[in-house]
Amino acid sequence: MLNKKSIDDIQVKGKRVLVRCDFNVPLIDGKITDENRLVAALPTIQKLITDGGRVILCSHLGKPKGEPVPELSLAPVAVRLSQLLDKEVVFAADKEVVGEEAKKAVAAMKDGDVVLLENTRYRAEETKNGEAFSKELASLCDIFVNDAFGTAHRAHCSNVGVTQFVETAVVGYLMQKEIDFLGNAVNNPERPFVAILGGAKVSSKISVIENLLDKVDTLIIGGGMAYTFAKAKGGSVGKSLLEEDYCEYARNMIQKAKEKGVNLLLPLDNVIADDFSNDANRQVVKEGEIPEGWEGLDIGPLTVKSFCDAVQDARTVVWNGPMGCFEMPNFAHGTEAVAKALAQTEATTIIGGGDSAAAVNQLGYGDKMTHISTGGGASLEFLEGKELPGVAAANDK
Ligand SMILES: Nc1ncnc2c1ncn2[C@@H]1O[C@H](COP(=O)(O)OP(=O)(O)O)[C@@H](O)[C@H]1O
Ligand SMILES: O=C(OP(=O)(O)O)[C@H](O)COP(=O)(O)O
Repeated sequence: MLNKKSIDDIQVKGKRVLVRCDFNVPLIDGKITDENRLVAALPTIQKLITDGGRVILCSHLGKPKGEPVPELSLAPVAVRLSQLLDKEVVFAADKEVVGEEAKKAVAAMKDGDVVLLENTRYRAEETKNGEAFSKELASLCDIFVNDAFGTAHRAHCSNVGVTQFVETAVVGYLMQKEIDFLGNAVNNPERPFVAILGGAKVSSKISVIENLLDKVDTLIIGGGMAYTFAKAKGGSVGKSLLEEDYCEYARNMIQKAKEKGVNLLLPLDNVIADDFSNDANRQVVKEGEIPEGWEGLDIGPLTVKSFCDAVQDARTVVWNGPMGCFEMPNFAHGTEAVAKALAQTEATTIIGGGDSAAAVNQLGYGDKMTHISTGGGASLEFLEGKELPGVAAANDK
């Protein structure tokens, strides 16, 4: 059980409550393509409304790098949240995030009202956990609630720094549920325990591998993660996603897997394209044989079979990161095949990550999974036993 105070341990009536959510949702042309993270945040928000709190929501969206990037505004999230809550969510469209417009919106709040601040990463200090912005956020509230499990592995102003300047800092229901579920599922997992890694955030996730090798029976690596391994094995990867600096690490992990008797499965073949586009020319080539000017955008048929066979008899599967660029139909087959294979197993299946959850939901397998975590990197770091800064910063029970 999580040994942190939660919203059940505090009184919020008449209080300004700043709630850090993870509304980092996939957007295409300003449209939210998966609202798993919005829906997951509702229980906490509804509880605070019912208890008469003045609910000030904040989140990041994408990586605007300290600039007010219009395409990464949280405006569409405010509209959708109003619909989901069936209640007006006032959007403080303030490029300073906590500028005059935001302060005015908060000052006008009555008990049970909801305001959403603009993308916290419009401010450069956010990702640096700077004191000034942390203090600005804290100045808006009497109580801080962290319900952003998906961002809990980050130490930023809006989930860690802010707690230095607010006496009461507790966790919300989503944070509690994720930690309790993931903790139970992997502290003593039914075996065989299989982990599947993919996606595009290679550098921030590849370091998880070492710790997972101490926990799993099989580790499957696909998606953008795999090309660093192919290169490390001396293969050619063309212009595929690659973290050259991690090739040595990848070689060490291949060796470590052998020493630990972990079954490490890497792609045998890839669907490659001559352009990052659904209409690009494409072909299937063996692993490590990607010509210059081409890039791997999905796992190939031999790999699909290898990966799906490997999950057949699993009893616990954790999956973070799509197997390919599933947003493009011509490169969605690998992700779809793995999602279908998981849906057909008897295993405890845990899907982690914004895009992984989106892929599984869009492919229609969402309700077949045991748990769809709202955190990719966060669930991986939790699974490898790391303390999540966003959780550690909350008040102990
Ligand atoms: N081979 C690949 N090349 C480039 N991008 C890829 C590849 N495979 C998957 N991706 C991209 O990975 C992204 C998701 O990665 P990530 O954010 O790590 O997943 P999650 O949000 O589930 O943690 C998707 O947008 C997908 O298009
Ligand atoms: O989407 C997220 O992480 P994930 O892709 O690992 O699930 C979180 O919202 C954190 O976002 P970040 O990786 O831009 O810090």
